[in-house]
Amino acid sequence: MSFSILILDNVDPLAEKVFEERGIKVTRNHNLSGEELHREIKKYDGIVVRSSTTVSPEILQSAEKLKVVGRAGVGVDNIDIEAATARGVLVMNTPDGNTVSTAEHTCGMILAIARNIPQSVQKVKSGGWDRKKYMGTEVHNKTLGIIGLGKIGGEVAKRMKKFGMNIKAYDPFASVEKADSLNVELLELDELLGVADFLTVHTPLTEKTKGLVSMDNADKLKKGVFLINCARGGIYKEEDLPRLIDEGYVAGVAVDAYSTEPPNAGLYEILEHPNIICTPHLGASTEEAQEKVAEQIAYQMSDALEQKSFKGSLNGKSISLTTNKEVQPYLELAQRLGSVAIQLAPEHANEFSFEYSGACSRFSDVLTDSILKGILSHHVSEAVNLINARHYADERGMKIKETKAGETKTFNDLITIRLGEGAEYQNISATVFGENDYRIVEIDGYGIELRLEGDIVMYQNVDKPGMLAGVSSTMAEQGINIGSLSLGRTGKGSNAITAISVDKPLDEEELEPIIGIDGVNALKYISLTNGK
Ligand SMILES: NC(=O)C1=CN([C@@H]2O[C@H](COP(=O)(O)OP(=O)(O)OC[C@H]3O[C@@H](n4cnc5c(N)ncnc54)[C@H](O)[C@@H]3O)[C@@H](O)[C@H]2O)C=CC1
Ligand SMILES: O=C(O)C(=O)COP(=O)(O)O
Repeated sequence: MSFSILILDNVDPLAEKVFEERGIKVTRNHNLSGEELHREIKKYDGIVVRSSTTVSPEILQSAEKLKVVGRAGVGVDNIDIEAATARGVLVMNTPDGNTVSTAEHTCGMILAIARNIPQSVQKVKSGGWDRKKYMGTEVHNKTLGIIGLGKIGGEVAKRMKKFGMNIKAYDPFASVEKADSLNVELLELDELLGVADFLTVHTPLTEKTKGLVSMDNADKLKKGVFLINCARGGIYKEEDLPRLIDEGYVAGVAVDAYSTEPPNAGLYEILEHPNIICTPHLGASTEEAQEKVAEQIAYQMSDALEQKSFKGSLNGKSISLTTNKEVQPYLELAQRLGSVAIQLAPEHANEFSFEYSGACSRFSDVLTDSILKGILSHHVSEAVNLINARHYADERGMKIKETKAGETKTFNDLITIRLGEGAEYQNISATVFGENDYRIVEIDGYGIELRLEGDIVMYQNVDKPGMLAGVSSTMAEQGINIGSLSLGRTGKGSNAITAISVDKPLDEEELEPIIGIDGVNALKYISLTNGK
């Protein structure tokens, strides 16, 4: 069967070469408008993009023959993976082809902002000369704070260490082994903000990383810090950057990625600030990185079209499983339980055991993928799915133990996640009633019955009169409505676990008074509304 591919954006010609060698017909068109793309996409089995083309649900609607979308790069925020999955279209990326280039660009930006290089170049080129104004600062002996110690963050750490910087990082999901091997100290976010002379971000843009630094937490920053963003626009709140500088919190900002690309008029105005330096999303723009990602994506897409391998695919297995009615409820149960487990686990937890009892143990392999998907979706840049979950778990050095138990006495099926000794909650079991009623049924030997959905507050308490009244009145005072609650205890007057589902997401300020109630311990807030 012969396939046809459309290459969009400025993808290196090596991609064409590989496709043609594989007997695949290639058309290249850099600058298609949205409307033209709507018309054109119908003709192709595959498209290759970088970050400039948005592969929206509407575009996918008109893609009658499309089988695969290839991203020659890492971030797939311009591709609607859910819509692609729903249409049975495979999405693949090249996770490490541009890591080194982006790390090098980041290091360049750190040095450029420390020494005012872009501003002083501009001055001299326009016929000026001012050595006093462009006095800089050494990076040697300064602290570099890295938020997101993944592939790029790790490479930046190695390089800036050689410049004599002390490297510290915040990444709740990085293993201590990885940090140790890079000679990087892991800190809490606020601790890092308080010590970093230079702060660089290397995370995806998620609900948790959006606006990670803004006027709201400016007083937590070490005065005169330099901010660098070569990841995604919006991790530092763009609108606040000029004020952060003008009020003395921040000395300068270096930016490569923007919330809107190219920037809109408001954003261009912000970038005019003399202490902000900027490049037009150039992190991955080197010959080497572009050759690597073009070649990798062309091989991967050719293999996928020929059904040989699905390396780099972000949604493949889930497509085939969406049609299997028997596995479906367990997959959802496993994913939700994984999401709960990671929210109950201590930071840097890296060892988990999964136990399957009853009928669901037949599907333990794919259920482990699904639990991992629930766990990893909170932390990983690329979209995690059933195909790539284990790959990411391995990459992060996660230790997974999987056991199958026989029948259970009380439930037809049971999935238990064990978080191990150090955790405040160690064993969490869940089952599915009917087709889609997912429930936690036991925590640490306490019988609990709680729907796995929405927003949940869980705590341990002394079993004495008035505890629940104290918590519910504190919630009521803050306008927090209780949807349902479940109390688990082993006997009268013993310790108890209380799980309360509330009608809206809660923030730290709302949780604080509940944590302060005498007798409430180990309070955890679990949200299954995002990234479940
Ligand atoms: N400027 C450019 O041209 C390029 C930008 N990028 C962007 O750089 C970013 C990082 O890419 P990689 O290092 O390849 O990804 P990665 O997945 O290897 O690393 C991301 C790291 O962020 C951590 N993380 C996730 N949520 C976090 C949070 N809330 N707080 C702290 N850490 C958190 C993860 O645990 C992980 O270690 C991505 O957003 C990617 O799209 C990537 C390539 C080129
Ligand atoms: O790979 C990524 O995530 C990037 O941000 C690089 O984007 P680009 O391919 O240069 O448009």
